[in-house]
Amino acid sequence: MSFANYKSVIEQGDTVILYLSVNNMHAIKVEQRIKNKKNEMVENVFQTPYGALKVKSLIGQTFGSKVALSKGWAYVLHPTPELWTLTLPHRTQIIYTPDISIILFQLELKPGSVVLESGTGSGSLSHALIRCIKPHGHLYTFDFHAQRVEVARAEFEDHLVSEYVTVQQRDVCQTGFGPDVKGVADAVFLDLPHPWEAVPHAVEAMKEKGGRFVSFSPCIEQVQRTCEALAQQGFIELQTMECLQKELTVQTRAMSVLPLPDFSQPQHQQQPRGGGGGGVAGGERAAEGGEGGAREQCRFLTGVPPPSLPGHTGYLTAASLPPRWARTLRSPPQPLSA
Ligand SMILES: C[S@@+](CC[C@H](N)C(=O)[O-])C[C@H]1O[C@@H](n2cnc3c(N)ncnc32)[C@H](O)[C@@H]1O
Repeated sequence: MSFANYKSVIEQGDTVILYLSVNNMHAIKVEQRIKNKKNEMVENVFQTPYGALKVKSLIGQTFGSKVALSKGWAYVLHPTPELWTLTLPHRTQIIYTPDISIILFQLELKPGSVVLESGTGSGSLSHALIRCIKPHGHLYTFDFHAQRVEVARAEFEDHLVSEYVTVQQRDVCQTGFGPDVKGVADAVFLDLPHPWEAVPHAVEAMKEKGGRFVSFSPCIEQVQRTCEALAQQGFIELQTMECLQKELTVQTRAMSVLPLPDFSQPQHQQQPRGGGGGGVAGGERAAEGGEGGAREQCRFLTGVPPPSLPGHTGYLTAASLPPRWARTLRSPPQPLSA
């Protein structure tokens, strides 16, 4: 099993997604025996609210098939970056698929792109970046936390994508992205507490022809400082956006409306239409007497947005670095005034 290519039949060593419901999925490594807390090798049995799964029973099953649990059943799915984001072991805060989709689009990635990322964190975004740029592109991902680097590297090997990614332990704010990646990047992505400190290093890492930059920050003050640094370094087309997911619930709503005048009649003969019974597109009408003329009760099926939109994850700031020759012609911009 590889996150880069699909296959049909589950084998020993694969990572699979056990799907119990849309809100209950688990990533499982298909190993017949695992170590218990006492460090003894025991049979690998995965417990779910619908009973136990003997993990070895997955070997030979087809991805997408229904598998038996001791008190129910589940589906066993091929992993994808989206499913991995929902099931991965968290070492840090992670970026989720709605933001990831904007990041990939704004970085203008395609197969063959070279992209730099920092920090690696839990590798949620990294898996999506790899799928985008493979088979001829490369992801260089940096984190200053040694253990996170080690775990991410092991996961990339496990998921058979390590040929597309280089993981390095490095403080990119203090020491930049390093000599190996000078002038190689088509795109740079930052998910750091102080992204503005890494902006000059991003310029060094980008190709002579320039490239795209995106930074993810939860606070607007971080965005302000990053935008100042981007402007000072010659970036253009700065744009900050927020991805808010809006779920519409489908409901039948009732509304009391004054009937529309009948415009087919000359003005002095116009009567409000009423009296009920006339159907409207997608709804029903019934007449209602009362002061100010007959009103109509109109029932219609509609998508209702939530009253408020919680779920701020972060701001995404995107910018373009022009080619080097164009940058030298520009006079340095003034810093943004407070
Ligand atoms: C929020 S996490 C990134 C999560 C990641 N985008 C994901 O989707 O899984 C931020 C990471 O940046 C790393 N970090 C913070 N400052 C850094 C720096 N100056 N250089 C390199 N890594 C840094 C942290 O160790 C942490 O792992």
